[in-house]
Amino acid sequence: MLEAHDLAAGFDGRTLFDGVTFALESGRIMGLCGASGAGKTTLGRVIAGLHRPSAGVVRIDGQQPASGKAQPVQYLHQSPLAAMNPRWKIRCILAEAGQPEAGLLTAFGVDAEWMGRFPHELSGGQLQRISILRALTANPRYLIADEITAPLDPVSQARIWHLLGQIARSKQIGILAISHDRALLDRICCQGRFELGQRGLIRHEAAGPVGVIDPDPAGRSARSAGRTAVRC
Ligand SMILES: Nc1ncnc2c1ncn2[C@@H]1O[C@H](COP(=O)(O)OP(=O)(O)OP(=O)(O)O)[C@@H](O)[C@H]1O
Repeated sequence: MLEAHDLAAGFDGRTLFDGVTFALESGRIMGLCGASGAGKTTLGRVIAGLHRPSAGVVRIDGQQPASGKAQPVQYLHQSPLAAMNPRWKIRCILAEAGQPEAGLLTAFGVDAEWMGRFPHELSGGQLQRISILRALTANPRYLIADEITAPLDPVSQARIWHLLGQIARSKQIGILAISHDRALLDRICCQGRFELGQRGLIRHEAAGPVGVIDPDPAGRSARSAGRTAVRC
């Protein structure tokens, strides 16, 4: 179980959000939406240990992830090109995380010929599949998928989310899916979705197909109106 407790973060003395509390179970997909600039990416980066929160804590199975060890939460960037060394060929980029499972290479439709190409020589969808493959090769417990299919056509989008749903279940990986697209989140998120509002409050919305919302998983009252946690 990944638990975020009372997280707050911002930049240059400005708080983007506070009191962010939620729980994400292994093998489930939970959605995060919100207006542009609300802090969704920042929250995703906090959870992945890439940005220090100004308050609150992230725990996995009750423990704070140790720095310097293999990160149990992998962050997937909207633009995979921005997260890859443009001078490295795909072979080297994948090798950074280890040897990808043959089954995953097949499932993601990775062509052996791509290995000798540079990142800019793949399409957006192909490159996102490489990015996901690299993240999965690091054996994460959780993935933060930040608008990962936003620039893709509906077929590529459906293909990636279908695969991620299968992988989440088979490998028991929890996924936080960040998107502006509420319809997409409703289709893919078995653990419901929540919204990061402009004033930093979280409010729960309709759960996904199999989600059940518990407004207070920690067994205590939300600290203020409109601040609500979501859990399956
Ligand atoms: N490194 C940084 N330094 C200063 N401000 C930053 C930094 N990173 C992000 N911000 C600001 O924080 C705010 C929230 O950014 P963030 O990317 O988290 O929002 P978002 O909800 O993901 O937005 P979008 O939906 O447009 O991607 C924005 O106003 C952004 O300009």
